[in-house]
Amino acid sequence: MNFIQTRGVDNSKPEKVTFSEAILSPIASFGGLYVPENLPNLGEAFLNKHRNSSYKTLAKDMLDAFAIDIDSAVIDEALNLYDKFDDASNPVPVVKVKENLYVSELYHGPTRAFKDMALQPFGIVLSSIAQRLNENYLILAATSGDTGPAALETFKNRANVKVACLYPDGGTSDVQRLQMVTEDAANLKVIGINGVFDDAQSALKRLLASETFKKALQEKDTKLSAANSVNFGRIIFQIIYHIHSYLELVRQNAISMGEKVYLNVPSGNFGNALGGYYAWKMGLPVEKIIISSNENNVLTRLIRDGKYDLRGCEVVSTTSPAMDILKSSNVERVLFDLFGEARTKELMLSLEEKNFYELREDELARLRELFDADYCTGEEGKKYIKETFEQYDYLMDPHTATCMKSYETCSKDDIKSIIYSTAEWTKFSPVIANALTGEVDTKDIDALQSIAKVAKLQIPSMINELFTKEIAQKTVIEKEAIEEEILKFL
Ligand SMILES: N[C@@H](CCOP(=O)(O)O)C(=O)O
Repeated sequence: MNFIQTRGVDNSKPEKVTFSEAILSPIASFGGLYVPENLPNLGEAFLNKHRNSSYKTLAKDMLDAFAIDIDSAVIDEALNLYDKFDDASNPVPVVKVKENLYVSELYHGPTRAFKDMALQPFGIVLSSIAQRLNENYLILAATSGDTGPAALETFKNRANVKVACLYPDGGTSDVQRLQMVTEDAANLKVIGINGVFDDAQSALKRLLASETFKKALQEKDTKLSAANSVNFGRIIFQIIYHIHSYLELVRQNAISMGEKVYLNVPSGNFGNALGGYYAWKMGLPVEKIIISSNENNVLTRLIRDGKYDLRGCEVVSTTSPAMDILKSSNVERVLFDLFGEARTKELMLSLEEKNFYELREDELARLRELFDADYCTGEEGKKYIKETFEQYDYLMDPHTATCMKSYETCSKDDIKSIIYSTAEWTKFSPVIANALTGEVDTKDIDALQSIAKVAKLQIPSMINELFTKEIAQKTVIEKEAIEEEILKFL
């Protein structure tokens, strides 16, 4: 399958590229993104075929349907990484919370967040292409807390690859920060910036599009790619778990095959929701995709009013910091799919130049045919964490908790909901301890212990170990110095 470009073609790139070309160089013409030329239509026959398949069998068949130019043995090696998740036979448990509400737990991998679902296999795929081509790659990652640890984990000590990971200093949870700054492999560089996630992501996009930067890298015999969801190599693995979660509901006799469900997705950069959108386009029976946000509710406003409006808008720090994002990368891929390249280019340029775009009434109606949205404040989120734990004995993190509000406001009772749980409770323990016991200003290690006691849970060893590991990555810089700092590392 070939990949085409969301903003049309500016002749600096070929009109269509292969999957490996799209993942090695993820920014397309005019600063756009790559998208599949056609999506495979899997339909109910595919769902029936995989009614009782393991996650890996389903994943292999879905990837085969994309006909990507990656060796089958590499794909197998990549998918085998799911064997290291908590339960090798089911890396993504789907848990019933109450009658019509199910949680798809995407956080059972090494860094305890959903990013492992895609970044674990993506690490193998990208580094094996780099080795095959005998090329060296610098992989940029911008993170608000989950992508960074998962990117560092997947690429650490891999041949032909170095990673520069940018995070907002003070803008992540303490566990997320420790997961990054305690990484000491020689091919990894973690850079804290004085700024917010959007600054880190803007720098990443600017560098990916900069010929000067690429030239400077060339002098160091290095090419440039990215680990974020701008890279379609991430998205392809984020489609699979939506299909798996649906099939889990069928296997649990919660729904019959063909019955529609809500996919309720905590959203920041929109990669997770886009995976659901593509799964729907490929034939998954979906009633609506519900986009859940925190106080940085730019996506709620887009889906309700058709306006992407960042004028006078500053990112606010919330209890769900991984979603403290205003410029959400993957909305662009949905715009392209619904309205085509010319309109996408127009809208995205308007956002870049005026911090604003507005959909026409007919366009908004099309968007709302499949999407709905709501946002949840930190206080509301804590109330949902407490209630869900006390009433249903189910513990959720603050990002997952944002879905509880939209579950109440956007879904009908007679249709089952799948909420996607993006992170384990261990990554945000002070907020959860506060929600459950009222304790305030608790250090992460103390909060972890008090939650473990109240909820009778074990703290996983990879989280416990963080508190005694040496801090190996101490760089914190102004955002203007990012390029220089990265070049120093190479
Ligand atoms: N919420 C993310 C931000 C980056 O998102 P990505 O899906 O584009 O990698 C994070 O936690 O880092």
